[in-house]
Amino acid sequence: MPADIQRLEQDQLSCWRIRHGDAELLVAEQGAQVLDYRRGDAPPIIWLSEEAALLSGQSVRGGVPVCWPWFGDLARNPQSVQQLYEGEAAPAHGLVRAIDWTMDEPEVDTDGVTLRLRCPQAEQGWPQWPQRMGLQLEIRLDQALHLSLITDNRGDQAVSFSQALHTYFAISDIHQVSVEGLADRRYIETLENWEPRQQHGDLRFSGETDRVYLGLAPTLSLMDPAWKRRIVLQSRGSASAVLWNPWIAKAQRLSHFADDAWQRMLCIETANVLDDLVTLAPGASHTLGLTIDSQPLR
Ligand SMILES: O=P(O)(O)OC[C@H]1O[C@H](O)[C@H](O)[C@@H](O)[C@@H]1O
Repeated sequence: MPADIQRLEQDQLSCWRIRHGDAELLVAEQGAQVLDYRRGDAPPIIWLSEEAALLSGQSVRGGVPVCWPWFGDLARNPQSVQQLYEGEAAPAHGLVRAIDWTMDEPEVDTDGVTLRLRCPQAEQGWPQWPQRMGLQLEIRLDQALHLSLITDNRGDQAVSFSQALHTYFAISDIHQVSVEGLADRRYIETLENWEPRQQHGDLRFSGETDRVYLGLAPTLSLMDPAWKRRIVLQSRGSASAVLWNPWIAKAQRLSHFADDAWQRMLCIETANVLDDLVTLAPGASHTLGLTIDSQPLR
């Protein structure tokens, strides 16, 4: 199947648009951030904010930001992750989502296209985070979208980190969707003092949601009956996920986010967080993988 590959500038960002079969993918080199993914005439699978600004040095609201080498607020991370940062105020979601990555020449084969983005800064380390790590995101587009965030420890001491593929999904209506695969799992309710809780049944949404689910099996499904589809998320190297919707009040405070956009998006963030953190011995490697497959609901 032929592929159409274009490099283009979108506002301040260098991007790649890949068309293969009925799929279309847009990736920014900055942050190795997937910005758009859609198939055929169906609504987008990945959500990009209508108010997104594609600016250098700023994470884009939507798509799939890469959070690394910590997720969220560093102060909420395990001690072994916190102690590696030697700076003052730590930026939310780590160090790589708004810096330049470099992209290798795309590889096309009969079934799809593979993109490889590398983060050169991670190989040198930062003054505040002086580890030497290989970090790359491999993106494979075929009948589905496959993301693999590969970290290898090139230094001479063990390194602990947390991370996430912070995927924003496009949905018909937050009141109508549900997430399967979380029933009976434990989660941390970050909105109630980070209390541990247990999920009963599938997850539905009726207010602000910001939860860290732990001890997960690899498959979650985002059920969207109004759009007659199920988005199946298959993770690799991950047993945790963050489920996030800002709802009404937080939506008004978020940057690059329309006041009513909370109704049209849901983040399911495939992660290694809290007790699911990664510790790599010198020379060791870890892959956090996610396959996103949209299937028709009959
Ligand atoms: O605004 P950002 O830094 O991109 O973070 C957006 C969101 O990311 C995660 O989902 C966190 O769990 C949320 O608490 C946070 O609001």
